[in-house]
Amino acid sequence: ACPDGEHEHAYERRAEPIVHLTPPSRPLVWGDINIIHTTDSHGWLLGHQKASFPEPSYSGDFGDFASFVAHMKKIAEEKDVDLLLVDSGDLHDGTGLVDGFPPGGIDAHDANKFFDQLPYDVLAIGNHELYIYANALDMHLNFAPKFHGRYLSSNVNITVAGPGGTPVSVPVGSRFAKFKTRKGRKVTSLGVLFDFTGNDHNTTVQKVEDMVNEAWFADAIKEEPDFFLLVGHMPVARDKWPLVFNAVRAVHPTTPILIFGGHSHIRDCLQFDGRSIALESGRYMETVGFLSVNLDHQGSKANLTVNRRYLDPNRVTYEFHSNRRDSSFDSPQGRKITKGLQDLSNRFNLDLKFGTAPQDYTLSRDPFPSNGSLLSLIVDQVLPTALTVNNSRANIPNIIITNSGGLRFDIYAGPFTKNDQLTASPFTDAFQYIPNVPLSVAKSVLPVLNGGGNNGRRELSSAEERYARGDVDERYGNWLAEMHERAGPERRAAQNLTLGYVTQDACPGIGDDTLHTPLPFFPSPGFISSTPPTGSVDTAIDLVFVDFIASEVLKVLNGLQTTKTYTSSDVLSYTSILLNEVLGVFAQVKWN
Ligand SMILES: Nc1ccn([C@@H]2O[C@H](COP(=O)(O)O)[C@@H](O)[C@H]2O)c(=O)n1
Repeated sequence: ACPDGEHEHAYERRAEPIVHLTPPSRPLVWGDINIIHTTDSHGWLLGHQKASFPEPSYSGDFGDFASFVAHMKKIAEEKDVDLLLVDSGDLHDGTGLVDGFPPGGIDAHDANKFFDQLPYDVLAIGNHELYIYANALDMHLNFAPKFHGRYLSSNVNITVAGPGGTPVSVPVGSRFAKFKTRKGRKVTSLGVLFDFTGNDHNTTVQKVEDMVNEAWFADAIKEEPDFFLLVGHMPVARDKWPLVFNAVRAVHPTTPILIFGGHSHIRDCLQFDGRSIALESGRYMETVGFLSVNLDHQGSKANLTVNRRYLDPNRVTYEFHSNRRDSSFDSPQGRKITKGLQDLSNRFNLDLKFGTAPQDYTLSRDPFPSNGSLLSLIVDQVLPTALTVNNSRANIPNIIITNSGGLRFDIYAGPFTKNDQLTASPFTDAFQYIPNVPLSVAKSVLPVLNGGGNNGRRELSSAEERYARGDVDERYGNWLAEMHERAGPERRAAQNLTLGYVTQDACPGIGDDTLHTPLPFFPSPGFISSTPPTGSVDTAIDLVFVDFIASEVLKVLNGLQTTKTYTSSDVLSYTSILLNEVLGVFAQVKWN
């Protein structure tokens, strides 16, 4: 195995990798009902392509995944059991395949076409489908119809022009689906989104507690199926699945309920009762979930036999579980998808090189602040360089603030391409500023945003508000921290395992399919800023920030002082360079 942190530049992705990948620890346990689960894929359909671990463990692309699903379908037929495929949303925002479209295009429109080439049984909408109206509309008009009623948005509507141009609010996809499996089992399915509040105008997210009181909901769950398949973009723990679960249980005390969640980017599993199971399968195509259940007779009160597994999506995993060799693994459809993805990457010019990154920069494997921290690189070097290019305000002292959640993935040493830029920073967030803010006030904004400062009021941006706007960094970070602490430096050194996720969840047995040693973890604040300039307390400076956090910045400013009431009319555009461009600009200047 490649030692932790060591680079193996000879790594080749398509054939049997030169880097040795640890095979799965044991065969899958099949049941009567088997379900393969993807969630929070965020455009990672080309697989992870870097040579340092853990990346090679996630190197399978969507074509490889399609071949795997095809072989698993065949095995299911041979075993005469059901195999379903489900997805819990967040197809947008995260790689060049979705965000690297040329001007005039729509985010994820082209990459999403690969989803309908796989036999998905049910898909649910995610919050990232809703930040921009045009993306939600594309899902409504072009994506949902491909799935013939199985793209579910139980509590999410979009407003479109109805008859005569009158605006009407309609589900983005369908509210629920009822269908039969290959073996003739009756399924009732929902697709639920957590109580998201960061959605664009003309989209609506109904609170989960209101959804379960709708007449359509009561009608949809009335008839008893063989099992309920609840798919949704909502973490399986510490969110509102119990409301949906209890509403179904109130009508059907013993019917099996299978839940597939997402959003918090973690591997997780729990059981609300002995005849149900809830699985969450990570993020970024770093995990493919597998769940099997043995069904008993209607009305049985016995605990169900359930098995769950978190697979590392790579060809070694896929070949192991589908009993194939490298030479017999690729299906024609799989090859076609891989080729289509590479063509799309070429069309979007994703290999365009901006420079050469001198070292790795990580989001949580290095302390913040530090030389290896991507967040430090951004605030100390990237933003001060990129935002002042051709900017008439370059000579005016400033403080630049951004939310850490705008940065999404590590940078690895070596060629830094358009795709790397968009994986690290996918959002088209604009930079704005408020001029003439007294230095003493501007300096206090960051600590208050991070919940540490005392502005004489309740914390302005509570953890709940941030969570409702989609922020799950804290949950994902806590998960990484917990596995990091559990391992400890000695145990990590003693194990000759590659870096990866080491999951401890609330379901029976071990969930991880391949054994790893946990990634090091260092926490970081929710908001970060450039180093404040020196000067007297009343030095007038530019307070620069990304538009995604503008309303929070205004609230904080107004809590910090009473001399002026700041409103959106004080907020001006700072530069035409967007957040998803700053790394490319910086790399061209400094990494060439
Ligand atoms: N324009 C945007 C949109 C989102 N963010 C960040 O993403 C977080 C939500 O992403 P999940 O995958 O966790 O749903 C959100 O809280 C922001 O941190 C952004 O920065 N700009």
